[in-house]
Formats: sequence, C-alpha cells, structure tokens
Amino acid sequence: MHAITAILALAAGSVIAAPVDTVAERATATELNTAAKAAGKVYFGTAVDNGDLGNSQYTSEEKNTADFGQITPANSMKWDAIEASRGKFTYTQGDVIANLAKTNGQKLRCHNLVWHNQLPSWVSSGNFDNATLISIMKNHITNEVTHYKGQCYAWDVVNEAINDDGSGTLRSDPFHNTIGPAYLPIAFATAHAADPSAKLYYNDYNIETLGVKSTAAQNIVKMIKAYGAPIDGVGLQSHFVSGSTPTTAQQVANMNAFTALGVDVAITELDIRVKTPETSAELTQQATDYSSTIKACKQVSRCVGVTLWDWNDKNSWVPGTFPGYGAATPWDTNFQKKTAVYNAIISAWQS
Ligand SMILES: O[C@@H]1[C@@H](O)[C@H](O[C@@H]2CO[C@@H](O[C@@H]3CO[C@@H](O)[C@H](O)[C@H]3O)[C@H](O)[C@H]2O)OC[C@H]1O
Repeated sequence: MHAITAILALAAGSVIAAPVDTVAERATATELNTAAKAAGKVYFGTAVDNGDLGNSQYTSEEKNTADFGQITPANSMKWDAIEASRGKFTYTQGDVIANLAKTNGQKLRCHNLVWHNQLPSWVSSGNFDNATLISIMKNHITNEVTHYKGQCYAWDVVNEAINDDGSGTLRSDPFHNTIGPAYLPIAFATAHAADPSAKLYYNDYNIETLGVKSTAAQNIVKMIKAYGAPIDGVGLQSHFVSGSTPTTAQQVANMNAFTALGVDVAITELDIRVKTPETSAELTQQATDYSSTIKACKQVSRCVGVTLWDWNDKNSWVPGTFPGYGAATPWDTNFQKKTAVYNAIISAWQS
C-alpha cells in the first residue's frame, strides 16, 4: 500500500508534491515496510548476505518492497571484503547488494567502514605508526565511500568502538591504540568529504537502554561534534534475547537521550533470539518483544527506521554465534512467516 501523493498548490504558480498519510492508509498498511512508512518512518528493512542470493525463495521475499524498503549488506562492504590487501579494492560482492537495492528501489544502508572485527590481518597486525594508520584509514574510507557515492542512504562509519567491560571506555583496537579517540572524528570527517549526502552513523550493541555503554555512545556523539565533524545518527543494533528485551519505555528513554544531542536513531540489526528448540510460549513472548521494540521506534519521531538482521531463521547468524539460541527472526527456517511475530510488528506500527 503506497502513500497517496497529493499535489498542494502553495504560492502563485508553485506546486509541491507531498505525501499524505491518511487514517485510512494507516489502518490498511499490512506489510512491514508499508506499515512503518504509514507510521511516518523512512523504511523497514533487512540485512542481505551475498551467499543467500542463490535461493529463489529467498530472493523473491528479499525484493518484496512492501516488507523491505531498505537493505544492508551483512558482510560484503566490510573492510576484509573490500580491501583484503593493502591498496587493492574489490567491490564485486558489495556491488551485487548495491545493485539489488537500485534494481528493486530499496534504500541502502552501507555497513561498515571502521570496525575491529572482519579487519584483515595486514591492518590488525600491521603495527603502523600514527601517521601511517591515519593515512590507511582515510584511504580506505575515501575509496569505498567514493565508490558508493550517491547510493548509500546511510553509512555505519564506525562500528562497536566501546568496551564491553562496563567501564564505558573505548575498545582497545588498532585504531584507538594507535590514533587515540581522534580516529572517530577523523573517520566521520573523511566519510563526509567523500559523500556529503550520505547520513553518517555510529553503530553499536548494548546501547539500547540507558546505562554506562549508552552514555559512552552519547559521549562519542558529543566528541565527534566537538571536533567539528558531522554525525547524523546512532545505530542501535538491538540483538535482543526474548524475555529480557528492554521495555518500550526503556528503549524510548534511551532513544530520547540520543536525539537530545541532535542526531537521529535507527534500529539497525534487530533480531530477538530464543532458546532452541523453541516452544510456543517462547514464540508468544518473542512476538511481545518485537512489539515492544517497534513501539519504541514508533514513539520517537527521530527513530527513522528498523532493519532486521536477517529476516528469516534459515539465514540468521544467531545459531552460529549464540549456541543454544535461534529462531530469532519473523520468518522460520522454511521461509514461512511466523504470523504472531509478523502481525505483532504491524500492530505495533499501527498503535
Ligand atoms: O566466517 C565468517 C562469519 O563468521 C561471518 O559472519 C558474519 C559476522 O558478522 C555478522 O554481522 C554482524 C552482527 O552483529 C554486529 O556485531 C555487526 O555490526 C554485524 O556486522 C554477520 O551477520 C555474519 O554473517 O561472515 C563471514 C564469514 O567469513
């Protein structure tokens, strides 16, 4: 169900096309992306991984823009995929995802430029001095952002810079260890110079409720701005566990702390894992947890959209990463919709 476009005549001779979101439209938007847009959001989307594209059941749903108006490459734009050897840039796999977005009319969230994981060993073990590593990082960012210039709605510029030890300090990784905290504003300023129209995000997990790590992420936003570099948003990854997913109120309070700093927020990697084998009671709880999370984004006007990581249990990274857990997405391993979860998301957008 697409938004009706009304033509509003304003001043003499000037005509502006504006989307009209009517009550009737909101009530009849019955797919994930159409419902999100009817609720005023920019998109509802999903991660897409190149290795999954050989399956026609997968691709026919992946390109269904009624459900997914946005896609994120799960792996193919990461440093190890793009610049596995110093100065040798390979865009084949990233281009496959970028072209899918273009062909299907989906927004592209580009992911990611600077991260301690999936970083080739020539960078992680290179023991470069400060000036050399700054030059390597800037060259990587400039080359990749320029290659995708005009195609990325947003870039996750820096991923997961904060420690998990409850200290709120920056992670010990090659960038922080060598360049210091300034690597963050340098990365954002470099990305902006290469594509001024892409929205630039800091993206992390366990920053979805107020607390030490969320405060550290807020401090990153402040620091980037204090250096005079641009930052447009914070990505709340939202890899949740069913039964201990934060409440709507907790997520809203946290989102508001970020938006008070003048940035957007987005739920960038939503999945809600359950202990496997899953019971029907657990799947009912999971539907409630999806609902709580969507309601939070619905209630915060600067929460621009939600991305699933991934949309189905067959291709989800969860069972391989969190042993004993799975069934984390709204579609099962046979690509069948989990009706309770799917409908809970739609109802939450309509709430
Ligand atoms: O063997 C690797 C395999 O382990 C790798 O898995 C990917 C790891 O990253 C996953 O995405 C991240 C999940 O959470 C956040 O921390 C990050 O922001 C995301 O990038 C991705 O879904 C997995 O497929 O894939 C490549 C294989 O060579």
